[in-house]
Amino acid sequence: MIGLTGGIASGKSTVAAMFRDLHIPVIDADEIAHRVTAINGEAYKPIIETFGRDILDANGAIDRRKLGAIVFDDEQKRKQLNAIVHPLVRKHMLQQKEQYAKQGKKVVVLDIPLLFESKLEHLVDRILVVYVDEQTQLHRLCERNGFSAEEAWARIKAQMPLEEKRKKADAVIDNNGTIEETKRQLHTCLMRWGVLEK
Ligand SMILES: CC(C)(COP(=O)(O)OP(=O)(O)OC[C@H]1O[C@@H](n2cnc3c(N)ncnc32)[C@H](O)[C@@H]1O)[C@@H](O)C(=O)NCCC(=O)NCCS
Ligand SMILES: Nc1ncnc2c1ncn2[C@@H]1O[C@H](COP(=O)(O)OP(=O)(O)OP(=O)(O)O)[C@@H](O)[C@H]1O
Repeated sequence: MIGLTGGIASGKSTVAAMFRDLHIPVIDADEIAHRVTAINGEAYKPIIETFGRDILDANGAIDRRKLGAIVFDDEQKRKQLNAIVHPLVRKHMLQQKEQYAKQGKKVVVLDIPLLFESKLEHLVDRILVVYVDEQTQLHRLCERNGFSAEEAWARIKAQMPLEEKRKKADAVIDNNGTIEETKRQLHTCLMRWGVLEK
């Protein structure tokens, strides 16, 4: 199990796509979190019970921007949301892991932004951190999500600093450069780990 982590908008999904191109399966914690918070998802009702119906959009779905504005501005509220969503994410991640094991997959990637924050290091054998400097992170996050600098900072500050995460990694991919440079670093790392042949 390779734990793929980093900060918000540091490039985890970009690297996850490179793993998929190599036919290495990826379990995506964000995708599971989106699924369980959708209408009829397991976390939908508990979230409304905790945060009220004001966080819903006209279709009755959770308005992610509204809920984001609440939880990234208030650590207590974020902890309440985490307490609802994270156990469900963990359950589904482990189920997917079991399925891949049954299929005989030798290498599986767990793409999980909060691997260190949630103390889930024990779930994986190697940890790969996708690193960018804060200015690049801020810029890419604002561009991708249409956030103001203030909205982007609130999200970056809700996570362990990337400088700390890179120190805890078994390998670091510096994603400040081009996608091609990132791909080269990934392939070098996977050859070193014996996942790819030279
Ligand atoms: C607050 C929500 C609705 C905002 O939705 P939004 O579409 O804007 O963001 P999305 O879910 O796509 O997450 C984007 C990134 O934000 C960061 N992030 C999300 N939740 C958190 C959190 N609780 N703490 C710190 N960072 C977080 C992650 O880096 C993630 O990759 C949503 O992030 C959420 O439900 N969060 C709680 C679940 C969670 O922790 N998910 C991430 C890891 S499983
Ligand atoms: N090397 C790169 N050069 C230019 N843009 C990049 C590079 N890597 C990623 N990006 C862009 O930066 C943004 C963030 O990348 P990505 O979505 O892969 O990050 P992420 O870590 O998965 O984010 P999140 O934590 O929010 O899920 C995306 O818009 C992506 O296209």
